[in-house]
Amino acid sequence: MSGVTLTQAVKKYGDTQVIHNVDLQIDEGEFCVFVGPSGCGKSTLLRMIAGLEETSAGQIDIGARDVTHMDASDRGVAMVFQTYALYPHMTVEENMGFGLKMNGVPKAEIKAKVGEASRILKLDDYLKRKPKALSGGQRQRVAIGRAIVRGPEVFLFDEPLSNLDAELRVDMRVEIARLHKDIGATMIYVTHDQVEAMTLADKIVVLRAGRIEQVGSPMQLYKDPDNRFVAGFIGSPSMNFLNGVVEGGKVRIPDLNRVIEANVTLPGEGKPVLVGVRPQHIRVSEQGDDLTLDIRERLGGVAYDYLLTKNGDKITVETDSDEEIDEGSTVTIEFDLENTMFFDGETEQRLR
Ligand SMILES: Nc1ncnc2c1ncn2[C@@H]1O[C@H](COP(=O)(O)OP(=O)(O)OP(=O)(O)O)[C@@H](O)[C@H]1O
Repeated sequence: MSGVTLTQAVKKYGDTQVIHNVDLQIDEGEFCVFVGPSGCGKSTLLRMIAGLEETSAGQIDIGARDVTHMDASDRGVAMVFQTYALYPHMTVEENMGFGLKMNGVPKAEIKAKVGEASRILKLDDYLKRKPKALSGGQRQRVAIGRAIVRGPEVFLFDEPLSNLDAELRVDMRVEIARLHKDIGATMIYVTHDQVEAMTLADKIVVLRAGRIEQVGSPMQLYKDPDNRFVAGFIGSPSMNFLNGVVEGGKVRIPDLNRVIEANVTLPGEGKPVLVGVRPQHIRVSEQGDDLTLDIRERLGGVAYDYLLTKNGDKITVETDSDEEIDEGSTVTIEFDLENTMFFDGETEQRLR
């Protein structure tokens, strides 16, 4: 088992640079998740570690080995893809053991390894079936099994759950968390689903346009984001951002017709700031008419109120389902300074 270290890793396609000097340390046994919007370079970075994409500059180490220019098959990694790519004419057992068979591993050893993977993944009842007789979730378990039997130092997952329906995704997410707990291997996992990132990761790497925005544990990123991008990306529903402007050492929020205190170092008079508040830290109040309660969604235990400012900007508020204010009412919001974050309106960096 080994950790993974990226040092100034760069990827270019011709003149287009898609990964910009990434430095990253993934510790041995860690579950590391790459998240970010479509096109930010998550898959490219994973494929560079796997050896499926050449690294244009910089270095990749797995454990103590520099693998930057090594073939994928020599790196000691196993990758699980979004599409399972199982051989249709082979049984589950044959699919899982095929890589070992090609490498000339003795039959008895293959059987033992497949048996162990099948036990971990609860596939014992399916070993003699062909892939077409399996559900999507079972097929993905076979694909994971195929990775396990190879005994890799590092598991790489590229959006492995995105072809599954919502309910199955939750089940498989729990399975993958359990697998990590059971075998304790280093795992790197790409997703654009921030709930998957929050629930699975020891360490989240937030990427944007080929650069790392922030690295930290899920709760570090949630509680202490460095910039507006991370603050808006981590947490569901997303943080609200109200436009503000510095006025006499405080922040004026035109949409709420209100000036609030700020316990941070603000930019100069007249400069823009963004006031960030999470949906669960806002209360809707009927003592004002700055906003309109547009729609309420009741999910059972919680409800979401979608408010509109006079400019048509949306503010999301988490409430309990018993709240009785009518849709269409004019309202305002209250929130506490201790649950408010401030961001520079120009650089979007967090103000502290
Ligand atoms: N062969 C290629 N030639 C040129 N550009 C490419 C090539 N492959 C990928 N890119 C670009 O590299 C960037 C990163 O792509 P990548 O697939 O890693 O993103 P991603 O974050 O995994 O996105 P998604 O979530 O949509 O899969 C994108 O802007 C993409 O257009």
